[in-house]
Amino acid sequence: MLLFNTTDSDFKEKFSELLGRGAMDIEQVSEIVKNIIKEIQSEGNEALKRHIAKFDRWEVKEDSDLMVDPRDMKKAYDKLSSELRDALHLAYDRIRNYHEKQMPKSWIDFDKAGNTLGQKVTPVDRAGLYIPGGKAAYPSSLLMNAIPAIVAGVEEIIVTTPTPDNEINELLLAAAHLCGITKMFKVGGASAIAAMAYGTQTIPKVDVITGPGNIFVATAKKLVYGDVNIDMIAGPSEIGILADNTAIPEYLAIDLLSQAEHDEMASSILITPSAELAESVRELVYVELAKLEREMIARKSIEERGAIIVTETMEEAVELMNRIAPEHLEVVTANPFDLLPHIKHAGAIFLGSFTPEPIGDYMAGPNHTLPTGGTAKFYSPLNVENFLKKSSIISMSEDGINEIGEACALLAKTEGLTAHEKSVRIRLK
Ligand SMILES: NC(=O)c1ccc[n+]([C@@H]2O[C@H](COP(=O)([O-])OP(=O)(O)OC[C@H]3O[C@@H](n4cnc5c(N)ncnc54)[C@H](O)[C@@H]3O)[C@@H](O)[C@H]2O)c1
Ligand SMILES: N[C@H](CO)Cc1c[nH]c[nH+]1
Ligand SMILES: [Zn+2]
Repeated sequence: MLLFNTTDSDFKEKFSELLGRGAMDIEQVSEIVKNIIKEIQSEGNEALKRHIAKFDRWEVKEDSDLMVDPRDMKKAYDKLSSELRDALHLAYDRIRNYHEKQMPKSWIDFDKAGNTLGQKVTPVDRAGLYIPGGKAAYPSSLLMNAIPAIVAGVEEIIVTTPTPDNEINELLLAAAHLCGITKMFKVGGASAIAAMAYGTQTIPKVDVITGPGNIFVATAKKLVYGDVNIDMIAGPSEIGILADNTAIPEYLAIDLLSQAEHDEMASSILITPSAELAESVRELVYVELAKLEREMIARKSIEERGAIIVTETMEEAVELMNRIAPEHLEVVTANPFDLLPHIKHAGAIFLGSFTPEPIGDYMAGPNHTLPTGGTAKFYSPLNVENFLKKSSIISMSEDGINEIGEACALLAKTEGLTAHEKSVRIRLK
């Protein structure tokens, strides 16, 4: 794990290398992903079957093998232990409550001239949720993607998820049942994204694709954007931590590892003005690493993408973190809320020593599908608006058009659009 200081003579180079990593990776996988998308577009299910055999190691004999039987979802739900069922319901309820607060309303205004102006909010007809499943299954991501779509009122929700060795996770099936999902397809990676973007014989084309995934998934979403809407680029997980010397190093070490264990390409960065804290966290990261079930993945991620930066001041630390714009940002300082006004870019901000990032992954309520690779500078967390669009409502009265019609016709005339001008003028008294 890299540990460096902002006063090092080569700090600028080291920091820009850290920032550039995600972008370089996306460049490299683009070619592979472009080919996968082309094959799905031209061959549909036949290409899907080849990709599943290659990446998920099982043979799709018939098109119907691609579909999960909803009865298996119910069976899995019925078999849950009461503890697990309660945990799933607690997460569902908390996520639902949070997302219900996000629902924008349609509105209509009437003015004195009798004009009506407004905005009508409508859900998309069909949403496609990508639920990752290559290295681990993500029932929590199913809740995080399905619930905002349900709250938004989407009529048809489809799910794609990879099933390595044709094995499907029981909790994922149970979560799907809880969310009322009936259309789930066993395909992952760029193939799943292309299938939902363009449609195949079995998988319907959708209006919006949401959901997180590895670099192949994130790159595919970027490439199909425009032919279909997407939520954001939600790629390999990231954690940034801003901490001062009041932080407990054991907490920070395990929090850094919480994201490293997702993916070899995950990134974990601590920035602190305390050199002492930096040293102890680095030591503890290696101690904890050796105890993890997914040690190999986490070790690669920490060694290749983990970093601890020691700054002169906390202001400098915040400034560097804003440049990184991490997916998750923990602020573990004496008064974390004091720093909040200075934090500009992060997918989700976790404040205080009792707010570990994983509480947001499963239970807190806000969405865990978040922008990565610096895209938190312009993307927001997944939310109900990703499943909605707005139409403007305009109705002019006769008095209303007479009041503003001349000005409108003048602008149209000046643009040289005489049919526009006449369309308005013809209605004026
Ligand atoms: N940003 C977020 O909001 C968020 C949330 C949850 C998870 N995640 C991330 O989701 C990811 C899950 O990754 P995963 O791999 O476990 O599952 P995944 O479902 O994202 O990817 C598995 C699929 O990747 C494809 N693939 C694998 N190797 C390939 C190759 N060499 N060439 C082409 N395609 C290939 C295959 O189709 C495979 O089915 C992790 O990176 C995790 O950090 C991000
Ligand atoms: N931390 C992930 C988002 O980067 C979400 C997740 C799901 N399960 C565990 N973690
Ligand atoms: Zn996580």
